Amino acid sequence: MTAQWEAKNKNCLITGAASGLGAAYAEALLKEGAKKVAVVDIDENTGQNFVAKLNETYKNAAIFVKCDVSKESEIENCFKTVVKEFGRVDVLINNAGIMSDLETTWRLATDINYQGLVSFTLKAVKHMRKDEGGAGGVIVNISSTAGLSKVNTFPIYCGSKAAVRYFTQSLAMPPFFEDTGIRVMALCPGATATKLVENLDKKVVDMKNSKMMEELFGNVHIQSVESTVAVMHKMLKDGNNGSIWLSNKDQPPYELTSHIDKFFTDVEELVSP
Ligand SMILES: NC(=O)C1=CN([C@@H]2O[C@H](COP(=O)(O)OP(=O)(O)OC[C@H]3O[C@@H](n4cnc5c(N)ncnc54)[C@H](O)[C@@H]3O)[C@@H](O)[C@H]2O)C=CC1
Ligand SMILES: CCCCCC(=O)/C=C/[C@H]1C=CC(=O)[C@@H]1CCCCCCC(=O)O
Repeated sequence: MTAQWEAKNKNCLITGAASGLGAAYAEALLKEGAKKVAVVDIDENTGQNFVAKLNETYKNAAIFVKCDVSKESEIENCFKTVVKEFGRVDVLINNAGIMSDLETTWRLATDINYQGLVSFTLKAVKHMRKDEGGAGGVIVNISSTAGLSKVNTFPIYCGSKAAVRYFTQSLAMPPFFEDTGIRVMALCPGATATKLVENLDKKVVDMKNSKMMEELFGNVHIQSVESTVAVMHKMLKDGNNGSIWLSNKDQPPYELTSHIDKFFTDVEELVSP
């Protein structure tokens, strides 16, 4: 069903793609033959420079669209712009995300990590769905190992990433793929070497206790960006609708779907009406 998927000739939209993991997904897709990539980000300067660099190698294949994914009106304009420029969007990677569990920023962080992702997903589903004249497609939502674990110092980030995973699996339930021809999947990276993992002590709830901070962040394996790009490549190529993938500690792609489905089966027995 999905074995033939390839990046060649695909039009892609990636949020938070001016830098970090999003930029690496953009470059990898172009390298694999994607036709167009829309680099969507709040950071115009970095985004424009990155797109100029991409276009030196991949002639006019990249465009930059400024968008704050916490703002509905900007998402609407952005999606319309990309559809107008490309004609069709085949791949959406909902990657924009921040970790900021502070009293003053948690609401914004939740808007970026979850609400913005939901909004882009709904627009892409409407655009891509085969039963309403679309061409089908792939949507990858970026969760985290934080969406699979309990961490008391960044509970809001964990909650937003778990919400991404639940949203993705719920949306994907049959007959979603049969109706739409869209695969919607989630990727859960562990700590990866980007700006996001810098100064983590300033992004979490209460790290006054330096011993606790040392215990939490002291011996963490920070994996390479390339390891996560490899998992993205694998799931785009072979991942089934509704599948959940782990990219952790520089290990090869690992599919988590059966583990999570087991949890669902156990709990659903208790909660079913
Ligand atoms: N680096 C890590 O250890 C992990 C990262 N992730 C997730 O991967 C995704 C990418 O993270 P990184 O590349 O590591 O982060 P990063 O901080 O290096 O890059 C994030 C990008 O998102 C953009 N961005 C921030 N707020 C935005 C907004 N309101 N609207 C549009 N763009 C915005 C930034 O300008 C930046 O280009 C995030 O969703 C993050 O939660 C998940 C697990 C681990
Ligand atoms: C227990 C906290 C370890 C913190 C590790 C770190 O450096 C931060 C990584 C996070 C930054 C963005 C993410 O999405 C990463 C998720 C870390 C989740 C940690 C889950 C730990 C566990 O397996 O219990």
